[in-house]
Amino acid sequence: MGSKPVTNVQEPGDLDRKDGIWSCNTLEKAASLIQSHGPLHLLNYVQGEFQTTSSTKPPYIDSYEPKTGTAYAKVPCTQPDDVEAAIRAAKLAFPGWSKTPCAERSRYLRRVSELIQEHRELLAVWESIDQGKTIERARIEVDRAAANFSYFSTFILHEQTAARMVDSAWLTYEHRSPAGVFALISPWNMPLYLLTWKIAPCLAFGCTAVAKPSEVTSMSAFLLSSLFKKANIPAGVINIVFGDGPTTGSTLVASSLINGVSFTGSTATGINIRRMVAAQINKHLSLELGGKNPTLVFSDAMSNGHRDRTISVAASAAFENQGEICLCGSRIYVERAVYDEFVQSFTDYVSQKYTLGKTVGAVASLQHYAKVRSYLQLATDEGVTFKLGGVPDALDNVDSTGGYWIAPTILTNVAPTSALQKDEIFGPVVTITPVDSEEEAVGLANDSEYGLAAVLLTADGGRMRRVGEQLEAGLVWVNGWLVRELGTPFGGMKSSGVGREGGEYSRDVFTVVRTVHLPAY
Ligand SMILES: NC(=O)C1=CN([C@@H]2O[C@H](COP(=O)(O)OP(=O)(O)OC[C@H]3O[C@@H](n4cnc5c(N)ncnc54)[C@H](O)[C@@H]3O)[C@@H](O)[C@H]2O)C=CC1
Ligand SMILES: O=C(O)/C=C/C=C(\O)C(=O)O
Repeated sequence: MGSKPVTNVQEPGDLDRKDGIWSCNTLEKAASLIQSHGPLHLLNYVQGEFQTTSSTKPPYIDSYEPKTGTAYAKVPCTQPDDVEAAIRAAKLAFPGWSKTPCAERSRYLRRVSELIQEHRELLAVWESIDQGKTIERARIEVDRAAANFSYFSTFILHEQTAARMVDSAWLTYEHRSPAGVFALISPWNMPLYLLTWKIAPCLAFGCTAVAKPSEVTSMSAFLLSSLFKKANIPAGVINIVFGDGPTTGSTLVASSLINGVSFTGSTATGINIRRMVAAQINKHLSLELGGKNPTLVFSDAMSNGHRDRTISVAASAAFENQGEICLCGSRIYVERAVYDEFVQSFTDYVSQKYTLGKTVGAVASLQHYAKVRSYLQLATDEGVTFKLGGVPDALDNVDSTGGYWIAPTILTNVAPTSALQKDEIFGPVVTITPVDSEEEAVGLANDSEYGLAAVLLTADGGRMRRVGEQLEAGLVWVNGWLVRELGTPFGGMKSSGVGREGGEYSRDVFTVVRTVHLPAY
């Protein structure tokens, strides 16, 4: 396979061409394009135009298709000079965009939402190719990306401000203005959804941005930039640069022209970013980081009428998107009275419902495959019981692997102190541990450096609140998982992050507030 660029990829704003990426609305067509053309070259989107990087020979990062192990795209590793040019473009666009009336900004966002919906299948196809997720999962996330834009397009039309009186002599009110230029940095597990979860509120509240998707999964951001162009978003309001963390991401974060950073990714990188901006005291910082989330199963949740839901919720929390969602429940604690029954029913259900290549995709990268595999090797070394799954083959040749496939894996007899119970594995791996009391369940659930999410499975109404309110997690679901209302605060406790996003919480991230005091005369 050669490496010549696909012609129309150099003109990605041209959505009408019949023979390029924009006509690939099935997995088969996309596979055939990759086969016939070789690696697709992505381009940055800066100042409303697609640009190659300024260096004559830009360094590229190979991007692999996880289901086949094929290097299928070349992602520019944007160098500091080009990152700074993108930041300047966003800075230049800020005065105009921040003063654009809400109704007009709302219309732009609404148009982007419509365009995402119009290209639903195509975006889902490339997201599935790029990330390894199933096409069904990709469709859900494309719909949710469209919803991010439609939600914030209407949110800004219904804003209210708080006003108070002081001794009948003074009227005070809160006045908000856009905070400036933002760095929006997203990870590789839900690429389009998580990037739009940042871009939509950022633009809605009048800020401009330079966004950087993960170098592992850049394709949907590239396609999205064409939709921004088609929606006529003014030049410079949203810029997308590609590249890695150390070169591209850190230049973006550290720039003194950047007024705020919204980041989703690992806790290690979140700590790094916090360090980088420590001296820039006014920089807004929103960090949504890792999780090692507990699922608690009580005996009453296994009674007739509840059992099926309990099993299916625990399973989707563990294995949706191959376990590559920061909210996944990867530690299950089960009341001892129903432990054997739960383990058996859960294992049967997962082995029937979660089939590799059908309902379970490939993990996102060779590097991530190696990481998840190392934990499964550790499980073997520790003498843990594999109820399902095993240690997959070691892969060392990226171009001849046939893909990064890890079967759903269920582990029992895992010590509470094991790294399997402590570390964010971020793959299709779950541990199940018996508990003897509600108190022990809560204690083990909270025995984690993370505090992002928790699932509580019970039929006891009193326990729902009693336990739910003790769990050290930013999001607690009772008898469900991943129910999302975009106005609710989203974010984690402990090492799972700083700040909350969603609705008015996103408004706090992207605006500055002043209190104005008016005399009564
Ligand atoms: N949402 C979550 O909870 C996620 C958790 N992870 C966890 O992190 C582990 C490592 O995955 P990575 O891809 O290495 O995550 P990462 O946190 O390094 O990458 C996330 C994003 O941050 C960028 N980045 C990395 N270093 C940066 C820096 N110094 N400055 C600015 N941006 C930077 C990356 O280019 C990417 O866009 C995974 O195995 C998983 O356990 C990874 C992705 C998402
Ligand atoms: O909002 C959701 O449904 C999912 C969010 C997931 C993340 O933030 C993540 O995996 O990082």
